[in-house]
Amino acid sequence: MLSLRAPPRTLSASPWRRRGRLDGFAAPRCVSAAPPATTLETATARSAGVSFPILVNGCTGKMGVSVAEAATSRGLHLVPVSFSSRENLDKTIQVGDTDVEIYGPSAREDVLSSVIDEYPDVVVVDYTAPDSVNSNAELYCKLGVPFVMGTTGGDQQLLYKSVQDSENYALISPQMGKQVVAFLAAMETIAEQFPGAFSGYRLEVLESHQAGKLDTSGTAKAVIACFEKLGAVFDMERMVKIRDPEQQLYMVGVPEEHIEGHAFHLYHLTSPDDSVSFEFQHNVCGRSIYAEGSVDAAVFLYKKVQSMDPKRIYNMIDVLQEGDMR
Ligand SMILES: NC(=O)c1ccc[n+]([C@@H]2O[C@H](COP(=O)([O-])OP(=O)(O)OC[C@H]3O[C@@H](n4cnc5c(N)ncnc54)[C@H](O)[C@@H]3O)[C@@H](O)[C@H]2O)c1
Ligand SMILES: O=C(O)C1=N[C@H](C(=O)O)CCC1
Repeated sequence: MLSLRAPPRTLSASPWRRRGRLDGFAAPRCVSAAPPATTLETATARSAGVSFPILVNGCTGKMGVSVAEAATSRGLHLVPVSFSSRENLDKTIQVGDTDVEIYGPSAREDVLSSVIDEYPDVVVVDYTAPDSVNSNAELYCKLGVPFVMGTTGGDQQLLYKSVQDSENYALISPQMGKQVVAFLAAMETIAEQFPGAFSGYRLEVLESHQAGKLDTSGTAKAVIACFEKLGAVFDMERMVKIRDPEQQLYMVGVPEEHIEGHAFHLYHLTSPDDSVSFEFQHNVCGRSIYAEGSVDAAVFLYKKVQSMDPKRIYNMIDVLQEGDMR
């Protein structure tokens, strides 16, 4: 059996270790690719009168490409521009029939300003990197372009402050998958209604993502905040983060074809006297649920901007509550 490089005390006390292989992490029957959008779906997006320009920032990355593809399948107009953290990339990325031109950091303000002149109702969707969250948000706010921030990490407090101060429109969420958003909404509801119900319970958390993921799961952080409101005790330092493909394959049980793109989460709660335990899991293979959710988010935000809704800052629970997720 593979041993984890995670803090040993957490694991020796945990059900994951006792089971050997993480059979709690029952892998879903994963599909390899996003289902093709049907003609009906495309027609629905158009007939609902929600065709607008969308700029996906981070088209050099995996989520960026998936969102750009989902947006075009849903009948949105993909702006043929995206950005990179690197200068002189001199690159175009093909998404369907569109050649998306990639610009470096020094050009981004001028290029984005020109895009806004050409497409005044453009919505930006950001899937870049944790250390770009705040600088990108600052730019969107400075230019007054509404944005969906799918990128996790960065300074979240500062992110909200930038949007509030600029009175820009933004939708910010570490999780775009409809069913996981519903789970998060349920967690927020019970935390609000029954604060302290899990008082003194010990919480253990394991998250496994593709090796390239730079930050700790933003979704896990949001779920943990709810367990903490419920009274559970958790030390962030003890989060078990798995990025090693071999461990993912043999211990977590991630299907081989999804080692490059998965998000498995397990939360285990134990009562102070060890007599009661709870376990919650959400295991996602691939990226299609996030890509579809991101397009839902962009459509939702576009409609809020058009109606000059006074709220201005939203999350995915707002989208779900308004029945706007597919
Ligand atoms: N909200 C969600 O549901 C959700 C789902 C999946 C991933 N994510 C988050 O999205 C982010 C991206 O994930 P990914 O799997 O696509 O990563 P990735 O590494 O495949 O892609 C990120 C891309 O952004 C580029 N980049 C970095 N800084 C940039 C900048 N300043 N401007 C433009 N491009 C820049 C990188 O070069 C890279 O090509 C991560 O933070 C991840 O946690 C969120
Ligand atoms: O693949 C990623 O990276 C993911 N990031 C989000 C997070 O940090 O919670 C959502 C799940 C996938």
